[in-house]
Amino acid sequence: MQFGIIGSGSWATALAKILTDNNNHIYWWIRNDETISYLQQRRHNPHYLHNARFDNSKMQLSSNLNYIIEQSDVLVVAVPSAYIHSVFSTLNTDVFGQRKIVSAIKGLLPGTNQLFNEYLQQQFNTRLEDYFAIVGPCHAEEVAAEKLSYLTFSGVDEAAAKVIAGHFNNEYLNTIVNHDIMGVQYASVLKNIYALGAGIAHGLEYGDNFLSVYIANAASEMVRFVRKMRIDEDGTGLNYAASAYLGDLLVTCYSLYSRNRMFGNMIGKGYSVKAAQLELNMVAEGYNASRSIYRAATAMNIDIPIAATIYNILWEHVPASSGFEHIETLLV
Ligand SMILES: NC(=O)C1=CN([C@@H]2O[C@H](COP(=O)(O)OP(=O)(O)OC[C@H]3O[C@@H](n4cnc5c(N)ncnc54)[C@H](O)[C@@H]3O)[C@@H](O)[C@H]2O)C=CC1
Ligand SMILES: O=C(CO)COP(=O)(O)O
Repeated sequence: MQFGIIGSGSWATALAKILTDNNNHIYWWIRNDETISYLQQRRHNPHYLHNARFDNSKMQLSSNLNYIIEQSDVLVVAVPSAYIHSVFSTLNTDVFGQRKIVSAIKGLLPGTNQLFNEYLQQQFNTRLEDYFAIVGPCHAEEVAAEKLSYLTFSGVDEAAAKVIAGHFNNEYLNTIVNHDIMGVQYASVLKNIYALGAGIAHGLEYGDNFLSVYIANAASEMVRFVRKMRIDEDGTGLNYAASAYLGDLLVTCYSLYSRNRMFGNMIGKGYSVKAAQLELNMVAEGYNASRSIYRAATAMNIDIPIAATIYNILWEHVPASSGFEHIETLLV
């Protein structure tokens, strides 16, 4: 099975490390030729995860996306959702053929509010059976440090998900398989919004007691939304306390590595959205997601008052303190 990786941010770099540590040869699409030369000469990404070292014999790097796709049976896409359209829009509609596509994206495409599989189906006529998502509580920095982590590989074709997951499994990475492809992706999008809110609460100097109540309520709201967005069964048999759902919400709300939490913390401390974006200099998917999810929930009449309040703080100029005074009244 020949893997291609698309993207060169922190998550793409961590996934490239896992695959090459496991002796897979990878074809890796990196946008910038200077980054490619640096990685080839110095054997680490100049911008992210400096401690992740790479063996040149296990990878071929190129800024030619068509070439990387042609060489690969399985494409792992780890580009932030805001850049998906600019990266993929020039490709021919039949470029993916029957290749398997694994999304590592935890966001919705801004503008269309689509999950990546919906975008691929619309633009490239790909099949849901060939699509998988990597989800679960996993910060790239901890993968680079080889701290034990758990990733869930989700796909309607569970057998194929298992085969792909097998290439990632190793002594610091345990893999789990799941078939709830829409549910896990929406949970991954929502947890970023709630983590951004947890950061706001922290910036406003709420304490751990409040935070635990906030996260417990956010978890219920997340599950309510995910259940409504299902396309197949009602999800009754699914374990929403599993790591792909609750686990990822917890790590993103609590971890000091979380960019969403960092972004929210700055908002809580009084930074404007622009200032927080400049200061962070990395992607906090929860910002755009708050608007996309707010719109989707409004259109579908789904009540998600915590996420809606975070949207109001970020996009509608509601002061963070009044937004959280409102959230206080919602919690049980
Ligand atoms: N970092 C992490 O620990 C994890 C990230 N994810 C998800 O992975 C996805 C990728 O995020 P990260 O790697 O963390 O992002 P990052 O903030 O580490 O890197 C940003 C990436 O975007 C690229 N970029 C910047 N401007 C661009 C443009 N105009 N066109 C195309 N690319 C551009 C940069 O070159 C860089 O590769 C996100 O959806 C994120 O939610 C999922 C799990 C863990
Ligand atoms: O998805 C993640 C952890 O599972 C990464 O979260 P952040 O984007 O907030 O850093």
